[in-house]
Amino acid sequence: MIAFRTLDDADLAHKRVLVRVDLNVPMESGRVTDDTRLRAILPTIRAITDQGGKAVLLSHFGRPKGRDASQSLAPLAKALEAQLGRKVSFAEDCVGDAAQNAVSRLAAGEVIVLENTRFHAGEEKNAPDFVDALASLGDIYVNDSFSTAHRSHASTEGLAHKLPAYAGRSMEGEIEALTKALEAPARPVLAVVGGSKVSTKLELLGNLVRKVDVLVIAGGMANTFLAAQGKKVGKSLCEHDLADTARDILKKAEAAGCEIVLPVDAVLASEFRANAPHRVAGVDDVGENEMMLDAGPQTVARVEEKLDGAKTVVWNGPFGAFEMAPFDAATVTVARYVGKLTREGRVLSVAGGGDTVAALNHAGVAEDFSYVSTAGGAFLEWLEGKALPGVEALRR
Ligand SMILES: Nc1ncnc2c1ncn2[C@@H]1O[C@H](COP(=O)(O)OP(=O)(O)O)[C@@H](O)[C@H]1O
Ligand SMILES: O=C(OP(=O)(O)O)[C@H](O)COP(=O)(O)O
Repeated sequence: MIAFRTLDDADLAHKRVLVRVDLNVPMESGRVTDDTRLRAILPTIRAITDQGGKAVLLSHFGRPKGRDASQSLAPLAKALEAQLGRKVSFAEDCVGDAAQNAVSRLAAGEVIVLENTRFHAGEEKNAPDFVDALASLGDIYVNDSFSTAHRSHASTEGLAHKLPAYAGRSMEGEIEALTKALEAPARPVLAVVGGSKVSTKLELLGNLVRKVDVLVIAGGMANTFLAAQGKKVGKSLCEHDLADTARDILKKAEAAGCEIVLPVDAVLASEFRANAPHRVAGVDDVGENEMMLDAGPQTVARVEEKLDGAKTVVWNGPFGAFEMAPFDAATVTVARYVGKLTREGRVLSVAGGGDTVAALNHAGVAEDFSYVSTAGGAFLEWLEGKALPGVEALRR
């Protein structure tokens, strides 16, 4: 039983409902390339507008340092309008006069997106004055963003202590589905952790190795481990400062009996662009100017062999820069393999993360997975057994 209030407990009519959503979706040249997170929040927005509430949507986008027009939520308000099939207005700030005026003009049943919360330093600091400024725009608070529940920010955590707080439909659904799928997973459990958010996801691997039997470290994440083992990684995405943390994780894995699988080969290029000239080489043979932009075929074969022995597969973070051909090959091949194992009833598979879901859709296999979560980092922290601040703050 989930111990928090949901929309079913809220009186929404004529209320200004501050809703934390996750509009941090994959985009290219101003266009949304994967709309999974937009579709996920439609039931909550409709529940509010159907009951005559005013939906005031809060979200971050990217990791801006201050106001940055390239990380505006304005295009997302348009994209959401198309999904929702009704007008979605936009305010050029999430606090202050621009926000106050725009919210005060809203009629019952209307929807507005406020500008990127991370344009203000108070968001990530969870600063009390910024929380108060946001809270003044709403009568009640709904958190419908499981994918940011691991962040203790003003819009994800602080507001829940200021206003009557409720879980949105997507938040409820995510926790229920993940609990059902992974509360008592069939073993062996294999986790794949890849992608590019190395600094924010690396540390949690130390706990994850106690929960899973095999950990495949992939994508940009793997490069930090390879460098920590003394390999030359050239210009690859790598957090050299985290070498000690990476070595510590390898030790913890050994102590916990968790098998670590690292890449043995990679697709290398000197330019970060689609169809850049590339070559396949072992991870000991990376040139000074080269980047590992995808896992190589030997690594993929090794991962498939490990997948054959697994009963449960959890996955966050692609194997390579999958947005650019041909560096999508490993991610697509492994995604299709997990999809096939799932269809055949050989594994239960759960994948999550903004870009991971985009990658599964790109591979055409999202439907084949047992469950696809909107969340990446939050999903991994949940799996690690950590209390998520955004969820904890909602508890009755
Ligand atoms: N070897 C690599 N070099 C550079 N970028 C990579 C590499 N592998 C994966 N990526 C990038 O990682 C990003 C996704 O990582 P992340 O944000 O952690 O995943 P998610 O959004 O699913 O949680 C993608 O944009 C992809 O291009
Ligand atoms: O995209 C997100 O997470 P994900 O990359 O783990 O899927 C969330 O919007 C959180 O973003 P953040 O990691 O910048 O706090």
